Amino acid sequence: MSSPSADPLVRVSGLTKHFDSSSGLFGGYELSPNGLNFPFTYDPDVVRAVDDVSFEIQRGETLGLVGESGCGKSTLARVLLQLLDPTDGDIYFEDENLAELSKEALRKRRKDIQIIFQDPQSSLDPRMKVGAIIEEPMRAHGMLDAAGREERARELLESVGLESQYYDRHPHEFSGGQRQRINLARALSVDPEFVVLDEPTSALDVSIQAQILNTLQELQEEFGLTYLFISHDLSVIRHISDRVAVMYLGELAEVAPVEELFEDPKHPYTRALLASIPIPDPRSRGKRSVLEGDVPSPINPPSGCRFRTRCPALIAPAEYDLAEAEWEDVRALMRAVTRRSFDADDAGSVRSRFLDGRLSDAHCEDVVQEAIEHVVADRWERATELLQTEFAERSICARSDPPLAGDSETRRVACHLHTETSEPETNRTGGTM
Ligand SMILES: Nc1ncnc2c1ncn2[C@@H]1O[C@H](COP(=O)(O)OP(=O)(O)OP(=O)(O)O)[C@@H](O)[C@H]1O
Repeated sequence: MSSPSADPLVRVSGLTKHFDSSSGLFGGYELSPNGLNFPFTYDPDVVRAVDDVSFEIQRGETLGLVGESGCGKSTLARVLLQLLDPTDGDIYFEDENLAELSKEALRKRRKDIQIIFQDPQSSLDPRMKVGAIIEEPMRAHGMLDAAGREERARELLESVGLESQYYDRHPHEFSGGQRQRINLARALSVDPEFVVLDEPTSALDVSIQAQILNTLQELQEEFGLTYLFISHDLSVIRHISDRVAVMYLGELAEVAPVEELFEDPKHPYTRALLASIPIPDPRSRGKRSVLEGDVPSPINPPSGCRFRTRCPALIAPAEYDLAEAEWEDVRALMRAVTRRSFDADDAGSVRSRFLDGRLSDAHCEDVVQEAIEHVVADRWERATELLQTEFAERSICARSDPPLAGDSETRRVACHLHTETSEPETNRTGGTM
């Protein structure tokens, strides 16, 4: 791991990418309105894949980008690489705004920015020999003559941990890990400054993953590379990153130096992610959900803080006078009603299950009692709507989007628990999970 200098190579400002939801790839999300994500504040036809994201990557550092599937990591990478046009925002590379470059200048710049994808097979043409694959970007950029390209390709094969005589072989003769090494040699052939690694080890066996990560670190030292390392795997992110950006539903939730993030996570989403690091189990190979509840649709993201519908630390509405323990009980009731996770036989048993006596705030007490009556009468949706309207939607978390803010560029968090606001919040409970 290299020590970063305060010298940004990449600077992203207000980067936004929205898709028209009819454009094809959208799928797998709950589109129908439910109590968890109303009121809808956005045009329902727009997938807000990346929304107003700003960060810097220092020369020589590895910034890890982590978040659950579908949170916008790959879209962000593709926009950074100019494979997709941003809807809004700017990308500066060495202080040059990429959007303002001429076509020819951008073409030249492209060689400085390379990407490695998850599937090592997809970018290797099975009909081509390894040498030709590695030389292809050099040819496209008019680098060296044929003999020079061959010499460089053979050297690069050794740099990435392969043998120079593999030059004459075909990709199918190699394992997944070796193919990813060929991809690395190919990306490095044009001497890039910045490499985006999009889940580069996710398709590989755990033992191979560690070897590739070590090679990536050696290559970073040798070639002075800057990395954006994208992964949903927190242990990989911890191993490789200098700093980490945590993404949730198109936005950055937290940015911090790696050990600060793992030792002292500030955002409730980061805390939940860290709490759910799975213990490695070779028998379970499928994707597992890391947090309770579903990620809301990026078509209709929740108002305010996008994590608030799953947040265990939702802030109490300022107008209610509830003790911290009372608000915790209300939140637990609200979550359980929304998920219908209990049997509601009679009002008394529901009350004693969730509440420790009557609530001290008379209005809150009336609301909770009415919600319990709805639940007992099997009107779960009405109970959910009532609790959401009277509690969740009145929270500052629902009414205002917390900015990514902090003491320094390196340590920032987007959460009202950590933000000074102009609005008086008399009841900021829920700081712990
Ligand atoms: N071309 C597209 N058209 C419409 N929606 C898209 C398109 N590409 C991505 N999306 C949507 O944008 C959101 C972000 O997707 P993205 O692939 O960037 O997430 P991710 O964090 O990389 O997920 P994963 O780890 O599963 O690859 C998702 O809701 C996805 O369905």
